[in-house]
Amino acid sequence: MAAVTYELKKTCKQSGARLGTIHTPHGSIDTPMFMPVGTLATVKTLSPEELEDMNAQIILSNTYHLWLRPGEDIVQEAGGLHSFMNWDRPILTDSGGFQVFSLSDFRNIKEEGVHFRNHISGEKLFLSPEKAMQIQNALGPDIMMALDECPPYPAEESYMKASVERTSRWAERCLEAHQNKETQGLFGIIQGGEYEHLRKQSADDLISLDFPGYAIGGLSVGEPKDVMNRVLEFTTPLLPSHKPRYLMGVGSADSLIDGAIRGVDMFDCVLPTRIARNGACMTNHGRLVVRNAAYARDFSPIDRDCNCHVCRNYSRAYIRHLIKSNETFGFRLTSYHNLYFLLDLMKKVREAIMEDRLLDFREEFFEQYGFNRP
Ligand SMILES: CN(C)CCSCc1cc(N)cc2c(=O)[nH]c(N)nc12
Repeated sequence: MAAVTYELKKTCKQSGARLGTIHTPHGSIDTPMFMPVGTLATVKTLSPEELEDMNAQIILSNTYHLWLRPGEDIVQEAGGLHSFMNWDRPILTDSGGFQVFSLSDFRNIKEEGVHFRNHISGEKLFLSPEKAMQIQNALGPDIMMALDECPPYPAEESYMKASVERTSRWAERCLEAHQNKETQGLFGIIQGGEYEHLRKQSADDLISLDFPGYAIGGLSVGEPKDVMNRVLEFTTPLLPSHKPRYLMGVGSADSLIDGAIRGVDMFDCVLPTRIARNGACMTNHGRLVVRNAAYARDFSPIDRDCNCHVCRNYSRAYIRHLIKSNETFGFRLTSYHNLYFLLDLMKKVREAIMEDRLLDFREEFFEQYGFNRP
């Protein structure tokens, strides 16, 4: 019995969107859905109980960071990530490749793997497909990601082709190194940049390896949104409709809706908690920078159309005061609200797909949020 399976429930008549359920050893997940990011085994400033209260179905953590600190051996001795962080719902871990390319100031990519420098201690390290699988097997997430190279944007076509072919060979080595097939599912990651024929080559290579799910990598790396949407338009149809599709690193409200319309089922991004720590909030009427002086005497909620615990109990003036005073509780309130906002948005997206009106929902939301404003 495969550890991770997908049940396609409905395809939207208005678009490429679909409703489904991903079944994992730690529970089922209704899609399309957003995954809060808990890089160091915590979704920054929030407790597992608060994440459950806001109906977070699954959270994401990170192989690279946990390998360096505290070390996958300590997490394994704790009984795995679920026990270590007291989260009993599904967990997905990224493979670490992206962080090596984005965090390490020295890296040398070879066929056998990536040589790089630990961004904390400076010591030289080596990450291979086999090592990435050994770490993820020790951490124990329900869904693991194959080790890939996420090339910088833009990248020469010749470089991208060689990178795609190496990522496909690495994916095969990850499959061969996969130990706990009954308790952990392994997803492949499609690369290829904005080159349609390379996306097809990457998809064909990985589909032939029959992963239980597929991620679209190499996006949300600085490209314009119309480039991301164009790449999605020709990439998601290449992927099997009976398996989940995960768009990595994407989390603004407009991108989530546009990704769902193009057939994406899973999203993750640090955006909601990262901007929260800068005192910025996502609302149904656009972004609100609550630390601004304009809100010093504004006793209304962050978002009058939000039903979250924060919007029902705290004012902009109070939250602004906490943020300006660098009070941790202020960051907790903005983080809670932003994650609730995106999780609630995905619930509205699922409802709109059920009613075959996702494109209408997009127009209404974009108008209210101000995305259409020139
Ligand atoms: C914020 N993080 C916790 C998420 C991890 S980084 C996720 C992530 C983001 C983006 N944009 C692209 C890629 C990609 O192409 N490959 C991999 N492995 N991860 C990626």
